[in-house]
Formats: sequence, C-alpha cells, structure tokens
Amino acid sequence: MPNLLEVRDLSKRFTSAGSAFRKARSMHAVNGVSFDLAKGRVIGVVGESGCGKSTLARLILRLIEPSGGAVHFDGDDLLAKSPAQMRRLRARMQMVFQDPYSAIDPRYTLARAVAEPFEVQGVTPEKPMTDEVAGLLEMVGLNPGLATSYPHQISGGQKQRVGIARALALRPSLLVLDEPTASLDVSVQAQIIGLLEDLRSDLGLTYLFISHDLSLVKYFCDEILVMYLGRVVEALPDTAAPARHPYTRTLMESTFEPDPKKRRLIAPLEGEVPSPFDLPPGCAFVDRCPNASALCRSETPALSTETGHAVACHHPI
Ligand SMILES: Nc1ncnc2c1ncn2[C@@H]1O[C@H](COP(=O)(O)OP(=O)(O)OP(=O)(O)O)[C@@H](O)[C@H]1O
Repeated sequence: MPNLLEVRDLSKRFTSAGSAFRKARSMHAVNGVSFDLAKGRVIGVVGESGCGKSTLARLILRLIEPSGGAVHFDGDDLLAKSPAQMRRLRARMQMVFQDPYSAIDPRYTLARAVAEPFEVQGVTPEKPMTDEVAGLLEMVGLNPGLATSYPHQISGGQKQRVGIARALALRPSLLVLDEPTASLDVSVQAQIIGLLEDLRSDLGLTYLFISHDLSLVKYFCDEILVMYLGRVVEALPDTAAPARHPYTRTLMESTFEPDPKKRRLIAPLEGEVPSPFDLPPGCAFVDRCPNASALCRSETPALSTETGHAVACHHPI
C-alpha cells in the first residue's frame, strides 16, 4: 500500500518565558521524529506522560507549527500549504480527542454538533442534513432519535461516539486518535475500540493511535512507535516483534496485568526522568537503564533501521 502519511525529522521546541529570577529556557517536545504510515494501517504511538505524543499529533495536523522537519499527507507537503489550503485538507485528516466533553459544545444538540464540520468547512452534504446526521449517528452505533438530545443527557461513551461521528462527517482518510478511550470506564473502552475497528474496515480508514497503554496499543495497532522525551527510541514493525530497547522492554513487562484497573499504566522504572529542559549528553534514558555504559553518557544513539525494526540504543537487547 502507498503511504498516506510521511513524517520526516519533525521537531518542536517550546521556550518558556524568562523572569527576573530565571533565564528563558527551551526544550524539544518532539525531536527528529520520522516515520511512514501506509494507507489502511494503524500505527500506535506510546510513551509516558510528557514524552511528546500529543505534540506530535498536533504537529502532524499542523494545529501547531513545527520548528523543523516535513509532513507529507497523500503526497501533499503540508508545511507548504496556506492556511486556507490547510483548512480544506484538514477535512481529510481529523482528530478524536481524549475528552469528549470538551470536544462538544454543551449548548448544541447532538445534531448540531455532528453537522458543525459541514458548516465550518462550507461543505454541502450529499443528502439533506437531517439524513446525513442520522446516518452518521447510526454509523457510530447511536440511535438517530438522539439527534435532538443535548450532551448532558448522554453518557461519556455516547459522547465519544458523537466525537467520532463529527470526525467522520467529512469522510476523512486519516484519523488521529489521541487517547480516545482514556477517560472512559473499562467496559465502555472496549466498545469504543470495537467501534473503531469496525469503522476502520468498513471505511478503509488509516489511524494514528496515541496511548500510554502499551497493551492496548499492542492489541489495536499494526506497528508501534515508542517515544521517550521527544524522540522515537524504538519502531516495532509489528506487535509481535520482541522489544529491543530496554525502555520498551520495561513498558512491556509492566503491562502484563490483564485487569486494566490493577495494571500500573506505565513503568515501574527506577531512576528519575531527566528534565526536558536539561537533558544529559548522550542517551536520555541512561540514568534508568540497566545496560548503560560510558558510551551511552557521551553519544546519543541514532535510530538504526538496518532490520526494518529500528532501535535507538547502543546496547539493544
Ligand atoms: N504549549 C506548550 N508550551 C510549552 N510546553 C509545552 C506545550 N505543550 C506541551 N509542552 C511540553 O512538551 C512536552 C510534551 O508534551 P505532550 O503533551 O506532547 O506529551 P504527551 O506525551 O502527550 O503527554 P500526556 O500523555 O500527559 O498528554 C511536555 O514537557 C510538555 O510540558
């Protein structure tokens, strides 16, 4: 399959304002990230809180401007597009957020919430709007009779279904799913994951799936990118591939507990995560790594891609 998305050396630097007592500081939230996503595939991005997953998602949709790098979507160089061209392209690349409460205006009926993308983009749907809305609600497993309800009248899981219906309204080919089930109860999570699986096969969608839950990513995705402090430290070409980076291995070992309520989400790792404003030279994982050597403290390991299974480690497993 051809690539729908090609991301090259994508970076984002944030600078905190200085004060009389502290100098301005800057950090790389995303640092030199590259990957391809083929049409119809699902790539998972996993890592601890603050590793740059959401920033990566926002950069890809150009909701924020990168400090460097390139993003090609279906052959289009996104960074060369004007704001108007970008707005039109965004109809084909939509995002589903973790918090369905903030994604829907509480004053809107569900019909209006689902119809809003057509208004924003100035697109006239093929069918009359009420039929279009009913079709979208049905597509996400909701009774079209709910169209006149308000968000406070439905459950969290139903709200996330509405969020997905909105994202699908303009028939996108790429969905960026940013922790779409993290705020839901476990049983509802499973239903939403099932819905996303059905939609993927029915509509031929391509997903970028962001999560801190490696066992969920292993279940749902075809390939996995593991991020640590802004960088991809391992790119697993399939979910059965054994971890080669010590960080990925620890994540895998820490998520074997089948009951997600008992599962510690990520990593009983020893050692401190270094401040992203003050990264040590060499590998950022060095102080938490059982395999660290002097080389790891002096040279940042590059992401080697010799085998198609890329790992950024001087001493991979
Ligand atoms: N607008 C911003 N200004 C300054 N720093 C930011 C901004 N957005 C994110 N950051 C910083 O960038 C880093 C990466 O944040 P990001 O939200 O992308 O991580 P994440 O992996 O998605 O975390 P989480 O799972 O908690 O959402 C963090 O250190 C965060 O504090």
